[in-house]
Amino acid sequence: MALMPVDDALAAVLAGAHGLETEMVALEDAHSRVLARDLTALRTQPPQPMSAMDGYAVRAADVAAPPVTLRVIGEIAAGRPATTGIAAGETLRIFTGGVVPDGADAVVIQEDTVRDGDRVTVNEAVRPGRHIRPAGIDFSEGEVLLRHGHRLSDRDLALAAGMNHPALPVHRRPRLAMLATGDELVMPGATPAPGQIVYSNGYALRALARAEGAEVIDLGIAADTLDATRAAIRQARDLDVDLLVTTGGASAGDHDLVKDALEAEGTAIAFWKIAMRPGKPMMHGRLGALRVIGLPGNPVSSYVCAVLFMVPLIRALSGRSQAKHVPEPALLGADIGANDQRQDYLRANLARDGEGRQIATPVDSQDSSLLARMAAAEALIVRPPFAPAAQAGSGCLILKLPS
Ligand SMILES: Nc1nc2c(c(=O)[nH]1)N[C@H]1C(S)=C(S)[C@@H](COP(=O)(O)OP(=O)(O)OC[C@H]3O[C@@H](n4cnc5c(N)ncnc54)[C@H](O)[C@@H]3O)O[C@H]1N2
Ligand code: MOO
Repeated sequence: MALMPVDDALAAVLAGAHGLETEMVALEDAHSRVLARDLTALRTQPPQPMSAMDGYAVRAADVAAPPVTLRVIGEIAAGRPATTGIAAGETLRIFTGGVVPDGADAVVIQEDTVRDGDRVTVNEAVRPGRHIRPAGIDFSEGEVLLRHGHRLSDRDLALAAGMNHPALPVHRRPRLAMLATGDELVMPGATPAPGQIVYSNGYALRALARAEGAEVIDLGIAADTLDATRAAIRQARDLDVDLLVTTGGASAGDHDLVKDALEAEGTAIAFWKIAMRPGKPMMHGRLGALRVIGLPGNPVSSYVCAVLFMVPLIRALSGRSQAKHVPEPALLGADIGANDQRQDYLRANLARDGEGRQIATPVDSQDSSLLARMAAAEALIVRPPFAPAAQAGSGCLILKLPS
């Protein structure tokens, strides 16, 4: 099979991937969930004109030539509107959040007044509208303020509450099973025998998937046999998850069994091998309704492929309107050589130059096994196939990595 261009591979991974079923969740539990419908304000905010300050509700015309003494005819606290309005020469004591009474068109702050019993002397003029928040200045009933496909931020929850929604319609979280392969892997904390290494990939991948909103089930490490790999794939299928992500066993060696095992279980492989570095041996397919992403085993390759393919797929299944990454412009911090036929994703550090422009400098080694360089990197510089050599200071595109 020929190497597939990255964009074609992403299109294959995202084909038919849409937001999963809609469920209602309490507002308290809706952070980071994705709205399944447009959200309309159920009320107008503020519902009536309200005072922005503690002071006196006045007719601006009455206090145009201060000092002016007015008669205080009552008091308005937040939540307790006045039963009467004010006439010429009158005022109502008002507090922040109090409903502005009929007849008043401004609020004088208390610092500009002197109170004496039921009289108050106003020492500063105010223009009409001063310190009054008009009804609907925030939003009006019927207004769509949050859109379908939007991932809810902390501020969005406050807005939805203000719109008077106690619960929100969101897409179900994608369910993802993760399977590692490799007889050489031992768990962190164990003492590796000669030739063994510590399992690391899954920790980054599961955290990444969860941060994007997936529910993750860890299927552990399958032994490097066809039977064990097939059994683990069946387990994922029977768990009724939306997505199976495997790591390792993706390339061409005698112990790389993932593709054979997937096919033996009936998976239709959409592609195997992409024109990218790192991550060439990545594969993708479908086992019935189950989507499968087969990541390479090298830690950097698995992570970069997960960022580029697993993340957009989780976003699409979560119903997010923006599933694909949008690269940002930056300037190169070092000279880089010409690229070959594989789209390159160089691990890079970010800095700002004196004019505030973003500078991306590749880390000193791009080997796809290097965990320390990957952890230190803040972005990927995207180098298209056959890009010519480029000098420090020239433009490039980057994808920021999660912090
Ligand atoms: N003849 C060829 N050899 C290789 C090719 C090729 O095209 N032809 N591709 C190379 C590329 S590129 C990559 S990337 C790797 C991918 O290999 P696999 O997906 O088969 O992965 P493994 O062989 O299982 O492991 C590679 C490497 O990564 C370590 N590993 C695996 N899983 C984990 C884990 N969960 N945590 C930490 N480290 C892990 C594993 O021990 C190996 O060192 O293939 C090249 N070879
Ligand atoms: O693609 Mo592999 O990821 O070059 O090491």
